[in-house]
Amino acid sequence: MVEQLTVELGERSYPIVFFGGADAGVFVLEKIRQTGRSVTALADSKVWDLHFPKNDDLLCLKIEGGEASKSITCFDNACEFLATNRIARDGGLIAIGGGVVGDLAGFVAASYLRGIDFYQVPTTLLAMVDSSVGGKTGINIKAGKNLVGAFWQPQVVYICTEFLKTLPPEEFSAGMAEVIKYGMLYDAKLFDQLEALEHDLTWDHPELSAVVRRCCEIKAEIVKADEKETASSGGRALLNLGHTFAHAIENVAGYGTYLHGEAVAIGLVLAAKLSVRLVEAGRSGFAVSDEDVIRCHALIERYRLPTDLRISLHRVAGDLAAPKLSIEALLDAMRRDKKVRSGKLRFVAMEKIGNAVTVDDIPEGWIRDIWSEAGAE
Ligand SMILES: NC(=O)c1ccc[n+]([C@@H]2O[C@H](COP(=O)([O-])OP(=O)(O)OC[C@H]3O[C@@H](n4cnc5c(N)ncnc54)[C@H](O)[C@@H]3O)[C@@H](O)[C@H]2O)c1
Ligand SMILES: O=C(O)C(=O)C[C@@H](O)[C@H](O)[C@H](O)COP(=O)(O)O
Ligand SMILES: [Zn+2]
Repeated sequence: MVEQLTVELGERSYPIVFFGGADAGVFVLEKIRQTGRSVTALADSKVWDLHFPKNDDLLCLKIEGGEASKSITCFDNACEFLATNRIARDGGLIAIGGGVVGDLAGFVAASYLRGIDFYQVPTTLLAMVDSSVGGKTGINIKAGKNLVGAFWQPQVVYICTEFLKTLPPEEFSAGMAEVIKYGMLYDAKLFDQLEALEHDLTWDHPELSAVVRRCCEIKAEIVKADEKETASSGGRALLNLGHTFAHAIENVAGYGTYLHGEAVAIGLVLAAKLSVRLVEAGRSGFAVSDEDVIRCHALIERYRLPTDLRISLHRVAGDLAAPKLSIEALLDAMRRDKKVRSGKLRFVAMEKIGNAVTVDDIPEGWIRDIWSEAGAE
């Protein structure tokens, strides 16, 4: 079974190919080789060992999954690897793994020889529904998440949910945070559908493929309208719902302390609370109720994701407490967010479930209160 969806971006348009069946690794390499191009891979080492044939002679640099690999050191190693192996401008780079390898490989592809073609083969739920689509690539620096990178669209995205069979449950949950995000910011029907499921989504749930596809459709629609996030309001920045909070958490707690999806889960709850404050302040258009916040909270909790900073991470066994984060440090990290304009923080808030907007004029006191309620000190 092979289905396709196009990300419409003029001459940078590309297909997202959805395919099923076992041996996803073999299928995808075969498909890319059929293009006749010489290809090299940057692959998550775990995924390579689990899903790709041992005897394949594809030139491949293996990278550890996890946030620490979205670094200047890994970027440097990957560029040296391509140069040492004399990869030329007509060579293609395949990113095989989760969002970490995808973001890193995409940035390497955008930079090496001033740009070579690349292919996305996402193997986490998060990468399938979000990071492999839309062309945001990059790495983290000490000062902030994703502060260095480029917009560089892939040639093709190959999605097979069969890869998810081996994904640890906490990583599946992390991907669900971005799935829930789409419901909250764009698609109330998707949100209702997720709430109404009798059984939680898992890699082999009969509705998973349709949900993944719907998320890709939403992302493709938003990216088509505002590829490089330059709209003066709304636009691609809406995909950042919860992320002004999430990126600050990731940066201040230390990259990898919270999974990106876990930080997004907390960020979504905080963004919902911010939306209620806008209603209470009488801002026109805002109609989110306490009941809506409870619904978002419940859906996030259902996937065993954290909803505030005090809640121990579900992947941490035992009773290791969540780290204490300082409000000043969090605010400082927020001030380096890429959405800042003329020194002012820009947030994404919900007018109602399924409809988000950008807001620029949020009193700092509100954000301090929200951090404090979430357990920051
Ligand atoms: N570019 C974008 O638009 C965009 C969107 C969302 C998130 N992101 C970025 O994505 C990153 C997070 O990506 P992620 O959550 O996929 O993390 P990840 O790439 O670190 O993968 C998570 C873990 O799962 C393992 N793994 C991957 N696939 C597996 C499989 N099929 N079976 C078993 N194990 C597997 C990895 O080794 C790793 O340990 C963050 O850096 C975030 O900023 C980017
Ligand atoms: O694709 C986008 O645009 C997003 O905002 C998707 C986010 O889920 C993702 O985490 C992205 O990497 C955040 O981008 P950034 O520009 O805020 O670093
Ligand atoms: Zn994200």
